[in-house]
Amino acid sequence: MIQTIAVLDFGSQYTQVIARRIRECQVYSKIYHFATPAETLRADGVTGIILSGGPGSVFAPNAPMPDKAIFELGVPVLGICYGVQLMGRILGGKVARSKHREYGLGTLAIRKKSPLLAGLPRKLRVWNSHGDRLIALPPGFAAVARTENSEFAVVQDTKRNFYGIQFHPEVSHSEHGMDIIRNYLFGICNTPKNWTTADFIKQTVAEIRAQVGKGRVLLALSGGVDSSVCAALLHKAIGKQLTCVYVDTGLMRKNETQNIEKLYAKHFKIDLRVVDAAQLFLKRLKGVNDPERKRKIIGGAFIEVFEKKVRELKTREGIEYLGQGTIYPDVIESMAIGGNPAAMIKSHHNVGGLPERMKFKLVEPLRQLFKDEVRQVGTKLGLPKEVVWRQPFPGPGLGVRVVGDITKERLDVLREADAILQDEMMDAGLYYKIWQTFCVYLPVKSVGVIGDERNYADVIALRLVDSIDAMTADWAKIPNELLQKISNRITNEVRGVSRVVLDISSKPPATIEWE
Ligand SMILES: Nc1ncnc2c1ncn2[C@@H]1O[C@H](COP(=O)(O)OP(=O)(O)OP(=O)(O)O)[C@@H](O)[C@H]1O
Ligand SMILES: O=c1[nH]c(=O)c2[nH+]cn([C@@H]3O[C@H](COP(=O)(O)O)[C@@H](O)[C@H]3O)c2[nH]1
Ligand SMILES: NC(=O)CC[C@H](N)C(=O)O
Ligand SMILES: [Mg+2]
Repeated sequence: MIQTIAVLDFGSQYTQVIARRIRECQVYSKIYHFATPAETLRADGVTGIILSGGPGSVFAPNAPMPDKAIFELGVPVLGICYGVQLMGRILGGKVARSKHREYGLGTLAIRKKSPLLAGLPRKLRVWNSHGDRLIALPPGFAAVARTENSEFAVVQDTKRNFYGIQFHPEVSHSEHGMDIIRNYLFGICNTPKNWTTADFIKQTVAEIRAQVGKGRVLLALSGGVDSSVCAALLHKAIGKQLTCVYVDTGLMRKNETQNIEKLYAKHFKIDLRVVDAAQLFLKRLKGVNDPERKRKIIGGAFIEVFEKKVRELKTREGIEYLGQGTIYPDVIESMAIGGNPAAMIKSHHNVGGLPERMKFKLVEPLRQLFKDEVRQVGTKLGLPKEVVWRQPFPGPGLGVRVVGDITKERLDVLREADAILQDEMMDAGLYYKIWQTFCVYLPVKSVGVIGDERNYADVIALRLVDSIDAMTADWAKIPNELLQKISNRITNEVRGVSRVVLDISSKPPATIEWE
């Protein structure tokens, strides 16, 4: 049995972030449903419990509640935001709606010694997101630190080892947030370091084997980071039971399909089938301008291609599992905000939608990980740098990078321009340092002059962005000489371009892709 930190999930948008912070400390953790019986946690070898935040209000009639017996297990409990409000209320304190909601950065003033805050400066900038707050502490508790709006920003009962934090130590904007989590894990729970990338691989391989047995898995492989790491993991687990399908949508970059075939032949002994579906995709997209419609059509065409491939393979080989390189941000991004589809910004397409229609069982070993963690796993599995550190490339590909009508001619122009950009980024040693660098085709005619001749043609925009998780981004600053060289090469070498412009918008308010 492996010693585990349990994170009880009350629905916070940061529950997964808490889990990853614990993994960063090389400690094993597991996310549990908020109402998991205390007995289950005991049986699982839980040595510390964290109660996550959540959108609910502790005094709402159907507020999510934990099994109260978790406070009698004798293991330390840390409540974060909704978690501390819950703990306060259950153990005999009082919570109320506060007049001043506290959102964003605040200053934490530490007033009392606490093992949770050991080694920290007396003042910290911390990130808040709450409307309710504790107004009276339960018996046995003391206030340790306050913020502008909350007397009880950090509270503790050191006898019983119960701790509560009103702000969010798990988000990167909270100063020393990692130190607080480290203090909890090692100073309070006395957890051993028992979780590394190698452990993740070992356990995941075992889980895949247990799930799949002698079955066969079909993996949608784009050659991108996520699906490649997924392929390597699956291959390690089930070897010949894995078949990978790469779809050439006609919306891929220059030489992408050939490069991926070559790369895979060289580095992997994986059964890879390439499907050329360019005709189908381009036919469906003909005359379509609206970005969301493009995305829907591309998603639909993916499903069609897979269904066909599965029918072909199934009769002979009996595929029953679908593998996907889904990672955690995919899960979040494709969720409509607050369950309201109108609040969705754009529909990110993965092969999603497939499983339901195709009655497949899903294998998604990377579902809980963030991109940088996926890259660590890939590195540990021995994948080459050009796979692990590739820039992300969206499923809809150049389809969302040609603004307006998508035609073969426009795609070809974009492919040439984009190849020049990537070439120059590689040459300058910047390709792996910047989150994404790509070209966008703008169907805007402008006048140029080449060899004394009028050149009335379209525009290419350069989109270069720095980001950590694609949720927010800023335009990347690269040397002017390099910009000049890229611009020069594109206007000189690519027919059908009269002008190159630079996109200097951050996200928000812009998004990374143009459509
Ligand atoms: N052309 C394609 N052929 C087959 N599967 C694809 C294709 N494009 C996308 N997919 C599937 O959709 C999933 C999501 O795509 P996404 O671009 O987010 O991930 P990725 O391509 O694996 O990695 P990266 O984020 O580095 O591009 C992939 O993991 C893969 O399973
Ligand atoms: O797999 C994907 N399917 C999609 O439909 C999709 N749309 C955008 N992206 C990528 O997601 C990140 C954020 O992009 P946006 O700021 O444009 O929403 C950026 O990294 C984008 O490249 C996608 N990835
Ligand atoms: N982030 C949270 O956990 C918020 C808790 C609770 N919903 C509040 O508004 O106070
Ligand atoms: Mg991709």
